[in-house]
Amino acid sequence: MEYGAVRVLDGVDLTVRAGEIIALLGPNGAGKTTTIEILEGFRHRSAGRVEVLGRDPEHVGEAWRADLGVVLQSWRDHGVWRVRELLHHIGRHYAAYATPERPRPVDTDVLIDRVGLNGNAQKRVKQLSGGQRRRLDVAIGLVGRPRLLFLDEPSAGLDPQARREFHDLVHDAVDENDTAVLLTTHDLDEAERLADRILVLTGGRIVADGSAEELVLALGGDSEVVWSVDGRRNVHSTREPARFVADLYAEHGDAVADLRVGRATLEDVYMDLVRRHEAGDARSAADEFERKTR
Ligand SMILES: Nc1ncnc2c1ncn2[C@@H]1O[C@H](COP(=O)(O)OP(=O)(O)OP(=O)(O)O)[C@@H](O)[C@H]1O
Repeated sequence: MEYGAVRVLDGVDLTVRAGEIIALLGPNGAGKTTTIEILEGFRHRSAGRVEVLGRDPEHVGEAWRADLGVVLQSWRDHGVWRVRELLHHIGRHYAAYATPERPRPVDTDVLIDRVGLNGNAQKRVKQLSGGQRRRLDVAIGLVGRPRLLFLDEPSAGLDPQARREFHDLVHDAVDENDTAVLLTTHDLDEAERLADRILVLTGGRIVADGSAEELVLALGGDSEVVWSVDGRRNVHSTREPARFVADLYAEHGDAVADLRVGRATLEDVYMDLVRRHEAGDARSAADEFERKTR
């Protein structure tokens, strides 16, 4: 993908399966929104092959679009509509695409309840707080019971409780409808909790692809084991902390005290990948990841 002479995406290669939750991470300007917009059919790509639900998003019709749920980063339309009225109105559009396996739309009141907008159903959209607005956005994304849900920074502005409820909501949608979810986020904790797979986009390509656990294991380096015996503190770095600790206990038994095993976090791994990209070393980071996970 190029904007004028600037190449933003260069060799992004990704496959998403039904029922999978994928988090797309990357620094500001990495091309996450651009990627999502291309997949949604909202943006012409400069080159490359894209297939979404079996179709090229540049050549699709309303039936294809009805299978998609979309939560954009921000939009300001519909301010004068009331919450319930707007959801009901948007939902009606999906009725024509209902099937026995996929009844459409989701009942307006059920949805309002599930996104926690009960007390605000009669409010006008422009009267909602930022977080309430975001809940409405998520409801709009779900009202058509999508097969594929795109969420661009969905939980930005949500309070911790709403964020947790939102995670449950996404998991429920996936469990009930086998919905595939592609979300962007800057919240690594959210990515770790929510996603089956995390993709790190930087330097125009995906430099890491795996579960949080796999990323940390492949790129996180050694774990650090700290313990003391007879009041003497020890530190040891190891790839296999569980085995090391087992050996430690086999040797010292109850004399082992103050044991702590520290491991790189997803944030450490992510920051390291991005730092390497900024130092012009993204390709080596990606190659290292591929080598270690092959
Ligand atoms: N319509 C456009 N015309 C020209 N350049 C654009 C356009 N849209 C985005 N860009 C540029 O493309 C790059 C990728 O932008 P994009 O919005 O996809 O990034 P992002 O990863 O979603 O960022 P953020 O985390 O800040 O939301 C940025 O350098 C941006 O300035």
